Amino acid sequence: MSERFSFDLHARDGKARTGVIQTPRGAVRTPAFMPVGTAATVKAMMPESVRATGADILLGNTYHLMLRPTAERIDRLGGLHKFMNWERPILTDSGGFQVMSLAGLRKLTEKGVTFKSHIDGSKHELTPERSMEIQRLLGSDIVMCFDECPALPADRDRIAESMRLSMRWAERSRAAFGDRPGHALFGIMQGGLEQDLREESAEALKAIGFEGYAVGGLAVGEGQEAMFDCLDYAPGFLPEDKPRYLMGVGKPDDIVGAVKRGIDMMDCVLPSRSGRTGQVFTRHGVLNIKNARHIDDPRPLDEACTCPACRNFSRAYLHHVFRSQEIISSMLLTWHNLHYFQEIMAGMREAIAAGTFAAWEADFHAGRAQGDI
Ligand SMILES: CNc1nc2cc3nc(NC)[nH]c3cc2c(=O)[nH]1
Repeated sequence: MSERFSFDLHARDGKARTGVIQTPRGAVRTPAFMPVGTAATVKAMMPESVRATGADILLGNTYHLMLRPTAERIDRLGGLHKFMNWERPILTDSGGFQVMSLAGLRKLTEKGVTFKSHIDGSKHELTPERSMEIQRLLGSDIVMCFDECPALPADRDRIAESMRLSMRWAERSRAAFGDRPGHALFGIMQGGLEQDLREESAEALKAIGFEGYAVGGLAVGEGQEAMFDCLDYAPGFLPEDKPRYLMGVGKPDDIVGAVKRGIDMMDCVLPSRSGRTGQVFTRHGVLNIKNARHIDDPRPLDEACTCPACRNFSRAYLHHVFRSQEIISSMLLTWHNLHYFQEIMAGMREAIAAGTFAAWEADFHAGRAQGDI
């Protein structure tokens, strides 16, 4: 265990990179996928099960935890790691994105955002300073700047104005974060789909200086093609020697395309949330277990998968427990999806290290082209 936060790049293959982020709570192998643990739990998963899927780090949500049970209560109980029994690294988001998508009655000013809780309607305020305090109370290892993520489509002036606000908030986040060895503060690049605004944002963030840099403002409805067009240039504006984190991504082919374009970290609710709705990701594509065609199928979800769902249960059984709304359905499908997402990450780390990423990517896409899985 290191006492400091550091990022070591081990290999590159084209723009793709593989390396390790060292933190006092453990190492994070990159490219890394972060399961989302919104309310201090990765839904339907025990912490040791999350680890068993291959996750080195998980994500916590400031918005949810500040409302319930509150950051102060988690701090009094020893911090988020102890509270949720996950002693490895945790990255917490800064709350702004979820305020804009979940809270009621929001007011945005230069100072920050005031809003009403979606839980009980109580009034709250988030500012860069308050977000840093909340994330410190939670004890997270990687803290995100407080930013504003504009909803797309938005006109260029709105995007520019929002990005420049986020850069002023990044300055305030840095100042409020203070000197915390072993902890990292990541800046968040904004600028929509405008290349010059993305470059202006990156320059502003580099002038402030962060331990890592996120590409924000994407996966907000722009579609994969527009996202990839932006990722063809945006990561390159960021420092080569620091982790690059693409927020909120994504489907398996989004993840592969992002790593191919120089992204090192990602998070997404997709594998866990879709597991609860019966959607299963496999190397041959996606299936939904609630479909009647699975009712008598004795095969596992994926013959080649080593997760508990695939080792011990048939599609027929998984169809049955999903239809019966049994709790084990969410447990098994979430575990399988998270396991598969981590398999993709492990495969890419190995391929980049071996210089065979192009072949790995071709095989990844070929495997998914099959029809009825
Ligand atoms: C915490 N700040 C912050 N979070 C985000 C979360 C996202 N989640 C998605 N798609 C699911 N896009 C995102 C963008 C941002 C973003 O620009 N900023």
